[in-house]
Amino acid sequence: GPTYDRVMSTKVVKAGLSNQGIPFGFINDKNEWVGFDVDMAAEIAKRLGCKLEKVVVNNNTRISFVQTNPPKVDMVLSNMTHKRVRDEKIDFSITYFFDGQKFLARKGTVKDVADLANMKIGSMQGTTSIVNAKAYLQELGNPNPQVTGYDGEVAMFEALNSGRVQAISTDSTLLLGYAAKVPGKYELVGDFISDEPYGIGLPQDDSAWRDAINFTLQDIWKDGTYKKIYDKWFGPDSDYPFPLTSKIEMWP
Ligand SMILES: NC(=O)CC[C@H](N)C(=O)O
Repeated sequence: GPTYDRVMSTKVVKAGLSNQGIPFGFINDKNEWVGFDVDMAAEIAKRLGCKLEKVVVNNNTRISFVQTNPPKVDMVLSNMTHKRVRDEKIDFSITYFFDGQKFLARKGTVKDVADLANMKIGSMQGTTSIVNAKAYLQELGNPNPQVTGYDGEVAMFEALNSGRVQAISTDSTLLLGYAAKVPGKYELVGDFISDEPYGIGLPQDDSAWRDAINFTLQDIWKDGTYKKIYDKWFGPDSDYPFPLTSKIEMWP
């Protein structure tokens, strides 16, 4: 298809990446754009023999940037869950990361998960978190839960920090990434409320391109590179105190 042909002839691959998803794509203290998704994108580009061009996407643009004709980016790695509704608009690679959603609150403020039902909750527009959090709080017994959808991770975390909401919900890794900025202040509450398998977003109907990405992901997995990148961001020596949330054994 056209994306495969263009990437292979120009030797440039454009990747849509988040700049506020800690630790997937974010700006670190040294003002560098880093993260698990950034490393994965760089590794894929290298193996395709291409130069990587990084483009910022947010939760509201990450799908449209691969949907336009021609696409603004050739692949999107932005902690994006592979959902059927999204797959109607774009294609996805095989799953390259597994997470699930939880709630994050100030330490000691949620004694019982049921307390969440009547709290002000923050989530994000353009993500699965807004839908999942509402559904979960309804299950807990509040037919009209107060869930606000913020513009992105920074705005959502700021709402929690300033006390405008009492808890926030999204993928557990993102919650822990932000919580790590203020050690000891916040904690995850309750169990996973959803499954969030991440896929790389790709332009629709370009099977040569999708195959190239899928086989490259398998190669990255098979030779141990995936484990190295994974450990750098999520392992015991990383800057983030992650419990193993990702089902790293997902591929044989
Ligand atoms: N920032 C996010 O999008 C996290 C939520 C979830 N992974 C999603 O794709 O919607």
